[in-house]
Amino acid sequence: MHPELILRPQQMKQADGLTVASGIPGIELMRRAGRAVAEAAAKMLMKEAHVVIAAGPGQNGGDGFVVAALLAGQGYRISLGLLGRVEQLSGDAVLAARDWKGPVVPIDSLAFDEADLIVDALFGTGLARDLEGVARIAVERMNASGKPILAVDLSSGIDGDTGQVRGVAVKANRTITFAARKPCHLLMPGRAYCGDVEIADIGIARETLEATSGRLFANTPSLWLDKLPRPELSSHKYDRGHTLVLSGGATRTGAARLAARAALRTGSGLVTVASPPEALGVNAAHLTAIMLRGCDGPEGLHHILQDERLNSLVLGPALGVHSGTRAMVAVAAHARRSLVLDADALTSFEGLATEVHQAFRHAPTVLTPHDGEFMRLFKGHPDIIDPESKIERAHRAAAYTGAVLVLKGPDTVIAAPDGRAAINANGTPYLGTAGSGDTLCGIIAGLMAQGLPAFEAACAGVWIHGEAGASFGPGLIAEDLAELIPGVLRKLLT
Ligand SMILES: NC(=O)C1=CN([C@@H]2O[C@H](COP(=O)(O)OP(=O)(O)OC[C@H]3O[C@@H](n4cnc5c(N)ncnc54)[C@H](O)[C@@H]3O)[C@@H](O)[C@H]2O)[C@@H](O)CC1
Ligand SMILES: [K+]
Repeated sequence: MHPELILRPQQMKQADGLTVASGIPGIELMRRAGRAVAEAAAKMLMKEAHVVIAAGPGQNGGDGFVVAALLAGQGYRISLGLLGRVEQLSGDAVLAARDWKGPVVPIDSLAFDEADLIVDALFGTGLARDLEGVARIAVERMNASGKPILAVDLSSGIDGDTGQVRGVAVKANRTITFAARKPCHLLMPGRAYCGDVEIADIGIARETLEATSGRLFANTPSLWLDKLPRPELSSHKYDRGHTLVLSGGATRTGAARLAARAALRTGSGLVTVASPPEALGVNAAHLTAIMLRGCDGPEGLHHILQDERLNSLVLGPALGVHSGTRAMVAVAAHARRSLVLDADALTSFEGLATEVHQAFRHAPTVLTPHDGEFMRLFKGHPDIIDPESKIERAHRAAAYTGAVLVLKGPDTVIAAPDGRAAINANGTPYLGTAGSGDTLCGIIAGLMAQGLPAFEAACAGVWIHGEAGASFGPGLIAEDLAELIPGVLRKLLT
């Protein structure tokens, strides 16, 4: 099973170029692209329906002309409006425009409210600036019409690389993209603007896509399923790792137990909560299968980690924002175990990112900040926090720290220091609930305890967490999540 490749706009352009160089003419690729869109449109339409096509000045507009000619040939009523003039078209769009025998009207004279379907072929991967003037008005009129919209390649106005809105963007119901999804189909808000996305094969070879993709993937099970632990008949709990979760003080113990239970449900053979002495009582009152040990600060942690069998750690949830937490992180990093750092373990380094520069390169480490934690941690590092692309931000942070970055959100990005990255899209807004992140830490640590490498554990963890949340829906609380993990694992493993 191939993992699903994602191509950034520049990479797609390169893949198109290589394909043309290999002997398939550009106009042939454009005709195939247009045919795929026309087929999708026909499935959405009654006979003799009215299709209004908004064509842009570049090759995305060229695709629009192909769609117009094909649908007209099938008896649909077509109105085609162009942004700019036919004489200004260039490249393959010139050839595509010649195939269209009907009238070309200025885009501002199109009656979008009279359409049964709007085809948005204004801009694709070549969008270079914010939409203004006539283009902006056209998009606003399309959106205001309330008619179904089918986008060619991506919603016009969305930046293909970052998924950000450039001024204004088409709210498409459906998008047909070519050869591979682009980041904007998974990153927010682009994902919401593109609607349901379908990938059409236009004959660009898998090898060409692999050679140009820069190892960016959609986070689907094909990326990590073969590495997911499957216990052997002869294996016992000691073969399945031992996760240690650090607990906060007496009134802040729940987060650690959520993480611990998730690690156990994910298959970690043993799980121990390491608790400050004053919180031992409250932790003991709530733990059964999970073990408990006293742990007094960084020295206590150092002492516990003399036991080599503790191979995976979770540090951060409810530990407190202070130098003691930083010292614990230093002890954990020094111990070279698999490590998941979240919440207070990250925020304790606010403005002190230089202290974690390359700190995690010696052992599998996963950092799981949401945007706020990310900004705090890398405050004063514009090279890391400023790029518009979430993928780029995660990449740079991973390269800087030597850890795998899980930059959380509705479009979580997972990036490894070696350049691999994945975008997750199976989450649900219901996961935005207290303790949800603690559970995610536990799942990732539980997978690393069983031997999954950090990047695969982070990707699998994020996906399993998303799937568990989506399977429950409304009313989800963090306590439910660990109990939903077995159902997700069962589907993956059987
Ligand atoms: N061989 C290829 O490269 C193929 C390309 N295809 C299509 O080609 C598209 C990419 O084509 P292009 O690179 O020409 O890019 P686009 O068609 O997305 O847009 C570029 C054009 O829009 C103008 N433009 C950019 N931003 C603007 C703004 N804010 N306001 C007004 N004008 C703006 C540019 O000056 C240029 O004329 C893809 O999205 C896809 O639809 C497909 O036909 C498949 C094959
Ligand atoms: K488009």
